[in-house]
Amino acid sequence: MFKKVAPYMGKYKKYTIRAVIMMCIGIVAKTMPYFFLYQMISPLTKGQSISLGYLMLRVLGVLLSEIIYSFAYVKGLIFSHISAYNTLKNLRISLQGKLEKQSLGNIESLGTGRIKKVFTEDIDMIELLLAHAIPEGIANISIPFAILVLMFVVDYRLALLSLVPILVGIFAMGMMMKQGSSKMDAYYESAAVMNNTIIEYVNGMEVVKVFNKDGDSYKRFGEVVKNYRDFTLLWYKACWPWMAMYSSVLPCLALLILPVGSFWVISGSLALDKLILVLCMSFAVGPSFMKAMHFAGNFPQLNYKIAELEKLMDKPALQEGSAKFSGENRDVQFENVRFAYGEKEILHGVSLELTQGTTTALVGESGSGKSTLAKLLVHYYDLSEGKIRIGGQDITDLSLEALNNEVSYVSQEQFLFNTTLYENILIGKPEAKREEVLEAASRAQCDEFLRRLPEGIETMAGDGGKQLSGGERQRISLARAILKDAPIVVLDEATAFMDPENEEKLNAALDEITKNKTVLVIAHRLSTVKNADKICVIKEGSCIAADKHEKLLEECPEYKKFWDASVSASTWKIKGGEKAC
Ligand SMILES: Nc1ncnc2c1ncn2[C@@H]1O[C@H](COP(=O)(O)OP(=O)(O)OP(=O)(O)O)[C@@H](O)[C@H]1O
Repeated sequence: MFKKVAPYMGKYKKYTIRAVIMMCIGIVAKTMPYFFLYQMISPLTKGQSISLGYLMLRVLGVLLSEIIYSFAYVKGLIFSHISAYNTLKNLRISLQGKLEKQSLGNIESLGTGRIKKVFTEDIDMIELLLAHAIPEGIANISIPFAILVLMFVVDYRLALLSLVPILVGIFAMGMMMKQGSSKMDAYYESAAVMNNTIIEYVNGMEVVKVFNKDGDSYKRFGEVVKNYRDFTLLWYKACWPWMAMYSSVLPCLALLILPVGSFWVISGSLALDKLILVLCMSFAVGPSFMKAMHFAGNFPQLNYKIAELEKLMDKPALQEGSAKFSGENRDVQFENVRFAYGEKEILHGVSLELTQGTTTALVGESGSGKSTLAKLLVHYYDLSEGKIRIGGQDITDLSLEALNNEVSYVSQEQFLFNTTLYENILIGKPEAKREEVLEAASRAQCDEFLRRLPEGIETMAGDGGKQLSGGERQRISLARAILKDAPIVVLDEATAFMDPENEEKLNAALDEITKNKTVLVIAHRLSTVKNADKICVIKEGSCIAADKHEKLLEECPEYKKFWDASVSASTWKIKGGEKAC
């Protein structure tokens, strides 16, 4: 377990070693009062008198031991926590790095709740390992073990008696771990499902409110919460009897020593002071073992959480090269592209060429695979087969940074971070000057609504950009893309939220940012489709035709059908609008 975490400790490993040393000093100091106690009682059992000075010295020893213990324990905790929290920080940063390099498919399959749980709860649990279980566990096992050896030196029979509760305690702990482990998978799975469902429920709150509480999401929420309760109780029920057993037996090492030892003293086979010494030792050993066992009881949970963490860490990363862009131009080639979400193949060998400086539109029925094809150009996923090249260079040879510099992707629902709108636009080009950001906002037609906001461009976007309307969010994300000014632009229904007036303005802005760029656009609007340099008709994951509008109208019945349907839909919309007026 420690081995798996150790690589993330870096230079803080030495703090853990210091913590162990401090904790050992602390435990030795903690056991000393029992020896002083023995030294005070032992002469009395032999009828010897003791001086006040002798007594005071032992009392002072007890006080000093307590002070040393407190100091060493606190110092040990400081060292162990420095090491633990720095390791947690390193773990979280590495995990973030790994996630960034994974395909969206991997991330989606895990679910937001599960990922959040690993980032927070699961990694937090490692604090228990590094800050407590290792330093305190080692100290609480090794020092009592040394005292046990001393007991054997004093009287092996009493030492053997004291071993009985220890062995029973270890057996009970082992059983608790075994029984607990068999229920733990179900418990953790239910916790992960509950996390995912809670996040889904909160994200879908609007729907829940509109459709009352009869919706599937609300019912599922109730079910997963109940499941979590049931699996937790099952787990605890399996553990409780064994927990009770070791908790009651372990601290009572004197359980057998006292009656049997007293009998041996009465029968003359054991000196009274030896019994007192071993009794004092047993008081020092029991609580320490108990503490060590408590940490050991958490090991199955820790193992599980580390395994969850590893599952995320070990997910295969996207195929990513380290090359900079060195293509001859910004032509894009999709060559026999096949792609599947899980087992289901969505794209069945799509080949398509986008020429530098031209606009290519993807059209096709909903679910035909247009967005998926666009996302592959930004390398959200790895292909199952085929190649995507920019200027002749395979995108998997490029570093993600190099690819990001080449391609801007504007989807229908672009995520806004809960920071200022200015910062949200700045993501497009972090080194941009303020004037550039303002200009990009202006070109994306944001001026008018920014003027209305109390703090203008410095207004907070809200959680996921919820402070803004859909159209406003979209314009901010367009400003981001304008600022980025990448030579290849992917627009996924980028103007779906626009009202007619703004749509016109925005089209002008889009024309400007797409000028001289290689553009791949997924748009249902007739104007975009009609004016595109090339239109690719996607049907059930295959490109069945790619040409100009007029040519396709003549030669591709599928396109004609699509076009006619779009025309009649827009005519219907206009008529509907007239009626409404
Ligand atoms: N993340 C995903 N996981 C699994 N299946 C997905 C995922 N995203 C899309 N799909 C499936 O892939 C198919 C193609 O989806 P895609 O979004 O590419 O279609 P589209 O042509 O862009 O549709 P639309 O025009 O409605 O946006 C659909 O059947 C969809 O259900």
